[in-house]
Amino acid sequence: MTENAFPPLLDPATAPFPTIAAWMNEAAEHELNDPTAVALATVDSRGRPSVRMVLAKAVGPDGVVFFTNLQSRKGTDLHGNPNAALLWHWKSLRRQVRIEGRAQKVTPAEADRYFASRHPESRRGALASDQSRPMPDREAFERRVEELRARYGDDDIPRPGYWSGFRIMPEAVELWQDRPHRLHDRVRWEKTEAGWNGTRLFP
Ligand SMILES: Cc1cc2nc3c(=O)[nH]c(=O)nc-3n(C[C@H](O)[C@H](O)[C@H](O)COP(=O)(O)O)c2cc1C
Ligand SMILES: Cc1ncc(COP(=O)(O)O)c(C=O)c1O
Repeated sequence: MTENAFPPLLDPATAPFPTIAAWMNEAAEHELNDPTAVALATVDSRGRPSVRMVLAKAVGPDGVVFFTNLQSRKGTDLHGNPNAALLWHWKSLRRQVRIEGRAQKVTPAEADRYFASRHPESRRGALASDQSRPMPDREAFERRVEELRARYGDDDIPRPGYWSGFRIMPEAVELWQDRPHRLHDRVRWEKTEAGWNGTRLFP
């Protein structure tokens, strides 16, 4: 029971991101689907929380990046209140990572670059979907995708201005590793001017 699951606790310059990167690599090998999938919690202008999954496209001390429709609930929440919380849970590894921080929109150039890397049908879908607003029927949505297929070649589907990304800038991070009989390892780091300050927490 003495093994330290978090050796980088001792390095305030980089902790806890090397461990997160290693866990992400293990998740990529072990998880059945979408190892980067993360629950994103936001709050609206009345302080009401909501949570949904997104795919993290980058994870590091410089931020956690995901892409979405800015007019969706998460988009309007983050526009009004940039505070966000993220949670990964890898069941196959019995690990949890929590990150809290503030959201910034990615630059148009970054959104363009990522948009261009997506499958053409996913790009058409982003144009066709009024994400999170009522859809009269599935056929209307599919008709829009069909029209876009006729209108644009695969290489010139434009990124709509309402589709972009956010970068959550980490201010607090917690790693949780399962240990037998709920005697888990938990460490929470807070970002300070001197670096990442880690504290062990009771499980
Ligand atoms: C595994 C998984 C990954 C998802 N990734 C994204 C994503 O990266 N971006 C996105 O806009 N929606 C993604 N979704 C859909 C969202 O969970 C959600 O249904 C949608 O974005 C609308 O959320 P909102 O109304 O809270 O904004 C994903 C769903 C799942 C289950
Ligand atoms: C609506 C929506 N947008 C974006 C994504 C992110 O996936 P990708 O950009 O890899 O297609 C997802 C993934 O499920 C999604 O459902």
